[in-house]
Amino acid sequence: MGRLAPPARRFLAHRKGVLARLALWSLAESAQAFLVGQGVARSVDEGFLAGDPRRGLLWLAVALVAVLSAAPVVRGVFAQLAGLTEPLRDGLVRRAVDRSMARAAAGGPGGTDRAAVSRLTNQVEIARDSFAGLVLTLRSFVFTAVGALLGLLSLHPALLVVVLPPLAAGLALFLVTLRPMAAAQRRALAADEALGDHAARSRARLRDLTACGTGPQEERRGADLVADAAAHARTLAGWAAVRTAALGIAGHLPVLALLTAVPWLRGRGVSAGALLGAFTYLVQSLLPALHTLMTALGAAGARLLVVLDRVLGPQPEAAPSTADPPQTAASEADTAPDGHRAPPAPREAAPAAPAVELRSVTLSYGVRAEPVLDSLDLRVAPGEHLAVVGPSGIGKSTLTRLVAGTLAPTRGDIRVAGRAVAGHAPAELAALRVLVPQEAYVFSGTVGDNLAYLRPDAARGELDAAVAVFGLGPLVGRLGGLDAAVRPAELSPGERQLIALVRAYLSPAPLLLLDEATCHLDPASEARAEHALARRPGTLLVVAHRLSSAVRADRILVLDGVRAVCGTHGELLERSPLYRDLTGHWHGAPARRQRP
Ligand SMILES: Nc1ncnc2c1ncn2[C@@H]1O[C@H](COP(=O)(O)OP(=O)(O)OP(=O)(O)O)[C@@H](O)[C@H]1O
Repeated sequence: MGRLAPPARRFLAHRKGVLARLALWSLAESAQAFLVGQGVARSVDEGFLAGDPRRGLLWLAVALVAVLSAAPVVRGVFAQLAGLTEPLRDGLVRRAVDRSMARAAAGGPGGTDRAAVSRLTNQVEIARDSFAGLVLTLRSFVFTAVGALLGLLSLHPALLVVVLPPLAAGLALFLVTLRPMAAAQRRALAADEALGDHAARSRARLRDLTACGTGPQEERRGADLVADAAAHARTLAGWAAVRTAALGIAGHLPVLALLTAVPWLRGRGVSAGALLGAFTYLVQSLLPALHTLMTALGAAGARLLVVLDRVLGPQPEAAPSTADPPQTAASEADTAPDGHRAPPAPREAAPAAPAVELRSVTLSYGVRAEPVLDSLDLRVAPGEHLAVVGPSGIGKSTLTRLVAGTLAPTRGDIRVAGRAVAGHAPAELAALRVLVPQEAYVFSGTVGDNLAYLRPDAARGELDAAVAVFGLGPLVGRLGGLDAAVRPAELSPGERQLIALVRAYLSPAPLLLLDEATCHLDPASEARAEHALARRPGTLLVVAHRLSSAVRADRILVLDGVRAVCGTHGELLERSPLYRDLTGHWHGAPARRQRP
């Protein structure tokens, strides 16, 4: 509100001529309001009750002319109104275009400002219509009220004593509700937008949600947003009820007070004509103007404030999303030994916090089911490369989903970069980690879109470098380059996995979780991909399906039923019979993917 006052003053200061002409037309409205009551009062007192019906009819004719003159007065007002509303609209459009251009020039996320379309069309129109409605009603109320109150005063001052207190009380109550109601309206609008935004983003990410199993979480988040929007709508409805009460007090109590006070007024010498004139002022002029004012100020006024705040206020932050995670700048230190620039250094929450920390984590899929993981403790240091191995069905994927935050533990605490993963929105989780599942997905779009999906602002050079690091050049060449369209069905499972791995490599998330994400690659491609991912700044947790993949890691976690052992390859060969069994099995396994 305070932010809008200076531009509003400047806007009005430049339009003094229009304001003066509007005031003149409005004075005619005052005169009209004044004459209606006077005509009725005098027709009774000086005409019909005084035995002079002709004079009575004459005064009634005056009142009638005053009522009929409303049409040309309103026409004159509307003609002047355009002098205020159209410049307002032009100014808002100019402002919205300037800001959108500035945002595009600055290379904002996604390159285009989709909200600008809404600001240009819908919101500016709302602002213009609300402003027009407000000027009309506010001005009409002020001038009509002045005319009617002067009329009451001229009929008898005692009339004001009866009418003014309920009128002022209702008006005061109404004014008190304005500020909280505007705030409630703003919060309700924001909650609505958050819900709409969530729905749109969920729709766009259906594939991700299905691939990563985050559907239930997304659903819970949606339910929270619905509850939030409903709560704000209820608050708004509460204020609307208070406003209705204010309208009742100001709109109906004066009539009631006048009726009740008739004996008292008669005792003070108020004539029957003056009483009828007073009722005419209330019913014909004052109360309709008041009703319109309250309705308009309460709805259009709050809407206008919110919309103006959006168009003129500070540039809104781009909403975070999975495809739009926080970005960090690349530095010289990110250049890999092979000369390729590694993706930007991921953001770590705190240098001392472990990259992954599990404290007594237990997970059972059913209430009476045996736990898949039982009181598991694990700490993975920032930058560490951990392999997870174990027999099929032992809980390796379950572990990655728990760390990714797409599955909630039955008991225990899971932290990534020092932050508890429970209860975070998908967009927040996406900024912390990337989970690459076994079945990589590629969407219909260009090759470049697929690679840069988790980092839309990746420069072309960075995409080329990543393609080279993963040996994806021949595939990209075959598909027709980064700008060529991909038909996912025409790619082999291995090619799809390579695309998903480059996508994860480019992501700025500090933690990569690979759940057998290289199972369709040949050993050489897998080694190349894992080397690239391990060189990338950040932490790597790989569910390994080959001995070579496990040996490449700094440490290996062996899941064995509800027990788990962690150590280096050499340590585990000594300590873990299961690990020895697995390595023996892997040694004898063919090159293509086998279950460990
Ligand atoms: N959504 C689920 N509902 C119920 N049980 C599940 C669910 N997901 C996994 N399980 C069960 O939990 C156990 C661990 O499964 P998980 O997929 O984590 O094992 P894994 O070690 O990754 O297996 P694999 O190597 O075969 O992929 C298995 O018995 C599996 O059947």
